[in-house]
Amino acid sequence: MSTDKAPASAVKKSSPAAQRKVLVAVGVIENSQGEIFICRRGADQHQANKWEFPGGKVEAGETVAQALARELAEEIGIEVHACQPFMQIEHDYGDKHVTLAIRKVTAFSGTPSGLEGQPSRWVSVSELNQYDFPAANGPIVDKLNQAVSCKL
Ligand SMILES: Nc1nc2c([nH]c(=O)n2[C@H]2C[C@H](O)[C@@H](COP(=O)(O)OP(=O)(O)OP(=O)(O)O)O2)c(=O)[nH]1
Ligand SMILES: [Mg+2]
Repeated sequence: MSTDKAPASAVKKSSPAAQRKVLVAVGVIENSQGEIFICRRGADQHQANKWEFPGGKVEAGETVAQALARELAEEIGIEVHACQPFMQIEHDYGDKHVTLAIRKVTAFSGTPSGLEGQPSRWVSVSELNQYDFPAANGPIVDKLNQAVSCKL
């Protein structure tokens, strides 16, 4: 879908400012019990050892949905069949400016697990606050909690 296409400015690698900027496809994956799948970042990665919603950088020429499907296949071994926009977050870490394009994964096959050796687990939405996520993730956790508190 053309509206889902990565803006060229977010993936262009020409200037130092552009090199610092990354567009990231992030997946919020929910199971039938309403739990969310999270992973722990590696010690050698940016935002080392923080917990995250799985995903990764959008490569040139990819849509966010394509990048999400590729990253979730590589990192946790699931096949994404459908996703929908959840929210978008801009955050500047100083060394890196990230645009998180967050998608709710609404249909998938396979059983997620940390294929790159990363710790991973299903957690209830109310438990997410106990995990150390990157600073950019605060609004994601808040929005998930708001959605749960609206359920009757
Ligand atoms: N995947 C993911 N990345 C996040 C989250 N929150 C957050 O600030 N980030 C940041 C950390 C990184 O700077 C960037 C994602 O990069 P990444 O390391 O996952 O990218 P990638 O999977 O393509 O990995 P690589 O090619 O660099 O090895 O976005 C999140 O919840 N999930
Ligand atoms: Mg990643």
